[in-house]
Amino acid sequence: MKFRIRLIQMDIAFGKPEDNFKQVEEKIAAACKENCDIIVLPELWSTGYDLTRLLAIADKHAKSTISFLKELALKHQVHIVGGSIANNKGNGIYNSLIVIDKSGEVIHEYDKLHLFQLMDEHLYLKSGTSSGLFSLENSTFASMICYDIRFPEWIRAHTTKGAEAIFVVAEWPKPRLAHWKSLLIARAIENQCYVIACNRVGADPDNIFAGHSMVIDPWGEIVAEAGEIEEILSAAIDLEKVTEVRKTIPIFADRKPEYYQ
Ligand SMILES: O=C(O)CCC(=O)C(=O)O
Repeated sequence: MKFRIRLIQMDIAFGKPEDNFKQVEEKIAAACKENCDIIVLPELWSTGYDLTRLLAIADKHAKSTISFLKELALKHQVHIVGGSIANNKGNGIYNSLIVIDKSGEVIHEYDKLHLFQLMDEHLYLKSGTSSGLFSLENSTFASMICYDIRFPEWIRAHTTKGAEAIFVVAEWPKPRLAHWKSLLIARAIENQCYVIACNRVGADPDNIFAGHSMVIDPWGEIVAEAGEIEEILSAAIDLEKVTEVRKTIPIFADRKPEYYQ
């Protein structure tokens, strides 16, 4: 199965959901000028890390985000890996990734599991309990949010259940750009899967962000990589390549999980 993918590497207006909705609408329209199957947005694209104001600006039960992305998915006939948003579920605010297919259905929701203490996430957000696994056009994918890529066992829990490509949405800071690249490439090689990683650019009051959104193939080769300014990154993936690499070096058959605990 082949997919044409566009990653929306964007700056985010700090704490201004309306401005960000507007720019996402324009950027998705621009990305869809040429045929594409899947759009990917970055982490917390509607609010940024305006954590102290989240109670006021988080989307209640993701309702506005879902109706906004649904409309765009239908209009452009495209699947949307809707980055993540601050989602007020009543019992707390979650960092939720939502996937909407081109018929406008919400097919997946994943709440970030690992909260990043260095950026105070644990003080304002609740940790999720859901799986990142989802199915789209009969293919199996996984969704991850930013810090999650530092937990290889979490990603492995998804590739052992069949994930052939992993979507990573992020607000990864520039001082750790080298970690971003190395971790993404390592996750692709060790899981023999595509890694499709969409980061933001620009700055907020506390951080400068790295950009360098990337698509990496199951052999660990970089298929496409963005720079450090706003960009719509295009890449094509072919899941047949996952099958080939997994046949060449059959790590899933060779695992000895009984010794790993
Ligand atoms: O792990 C890192 O260095 C960055 C993680 C991060 O920025 C996040 O999870 O939002």
